[in-house]
Amino acid sequence: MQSFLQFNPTKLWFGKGQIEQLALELGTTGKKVLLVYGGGSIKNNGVYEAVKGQLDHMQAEVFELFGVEPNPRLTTVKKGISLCRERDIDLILAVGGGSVIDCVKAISVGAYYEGDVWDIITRKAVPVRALPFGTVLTLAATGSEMNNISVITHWEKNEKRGWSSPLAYPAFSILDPEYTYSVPLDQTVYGIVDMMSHVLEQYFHLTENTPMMDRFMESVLLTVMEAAPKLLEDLHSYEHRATIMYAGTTAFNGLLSSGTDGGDWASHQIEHGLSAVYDIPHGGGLAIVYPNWMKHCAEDDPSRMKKLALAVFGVDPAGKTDHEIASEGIDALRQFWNSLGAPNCLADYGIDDARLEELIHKSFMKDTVGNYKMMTRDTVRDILTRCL
Ligand SMILES: NC(=O)c1ccc[n+]([C@@H]2O[C@H](COP(=O)([O-])OP(=O)(O)OC[C@H]3O[C@@H](n4cnc5c(N)ncnc54)[C@H](O)[C@@H]3O)[C@@H](O)[C@H]2O)c1
Repeated sequence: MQSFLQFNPTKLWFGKGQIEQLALELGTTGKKVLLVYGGGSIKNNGVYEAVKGQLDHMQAEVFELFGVEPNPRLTTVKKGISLCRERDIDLILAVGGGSVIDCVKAISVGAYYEGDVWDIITRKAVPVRALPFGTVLTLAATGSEMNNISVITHWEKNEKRGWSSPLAYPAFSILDPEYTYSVPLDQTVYGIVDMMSHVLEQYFHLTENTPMMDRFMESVLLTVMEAAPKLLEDLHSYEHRATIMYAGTTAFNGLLSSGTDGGDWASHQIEHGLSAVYDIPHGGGLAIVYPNWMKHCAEDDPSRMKKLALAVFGVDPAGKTDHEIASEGIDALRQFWNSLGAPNCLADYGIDDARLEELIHKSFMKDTVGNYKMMTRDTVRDILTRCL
């Protein structure tokens, strides 16, 4: 195990009716709040009224930025920055899924940055000050509600870039599982794939002697795999929405990578290239890329895939080679995702190899891709070709 600092400043309010804590989090009356949300689902499921009720109770002066895109765009971030400056905003409130939260993170640091906020997103500039922000989560998937990461798309350049900063943790996040009842089946599935992928990215690390972390991760995967099919049978089950919601947060709030090298993350970079070019849902892209990344890596060294196959997928090792055990585990992961309705290959999105070289190029937005296995353009080409 490596030495580590465990630090997460986000205050998490979890459970039914926790929206009442919003007034407490606002602290003083009369604050100027920028309320940020997406396509308007919060206006149909009662979340908007609940949030507005709290803001009105605290006599907040509310300004709105709505229409944040899934895969949020730089242009929307810039609109938010202008609003914060023009209106002298005290606090930003993100109400939505990962896209809205990520957008707010970029607005929060961009509001105090003199230059182009894309400099921060592309890691050319380091933010030194940020507007405080909180979140009301409406979709279980990314963990953005309790981490300091944000992913923003520059649509004109077809670039989707992840960035992070110690300033980008939400001050508070309110998680009411009932707020996720209205998430449609397909988005629920994408969220489940996304949170499982986050665990897997961290599972494939190179650090020795990490039994606590490995079992934490196996536990999150087993819990999600137990709850997910039941949830899909009943999208209004509080019990299963709650389990999945907390799993999504735990999957990517720093806990699982404590003491490890942080894991691999090549599949995420490859997927960011895919959704930057084709604007497909992040979870859908991961369902296609992840098993193919695993198959590719298992050819060199199947040890970690074998461990996963035995601990999580219950593969019977009798009479099998390590490669066979690993391969059965990877097939079981793919089958599990497909059984939920996640896509299997790029053809499911009508994507062929016409822009393959561009996708490879877009995967290398950072200097290095991967850690468990360092990727080259040829290895990414092999993985993407398997995805077709
Ligand atoms: N910051 C991170 O740590 C992190 C991690 C992984 C992915 N991401 C990024 O987050 C984005 C994806 O976020 P996401 O998966 O949370 O999805 P999302 O926020 O893009 O939302 C997906 C869709 O669901 C709708 N929706 C949200 N809540 C709803 C509700 N309660 N009822 C009905 N519809 C609802 C949204 O309007 C949207 O159309 C991608 O850009 C991805 O790259 C960020």
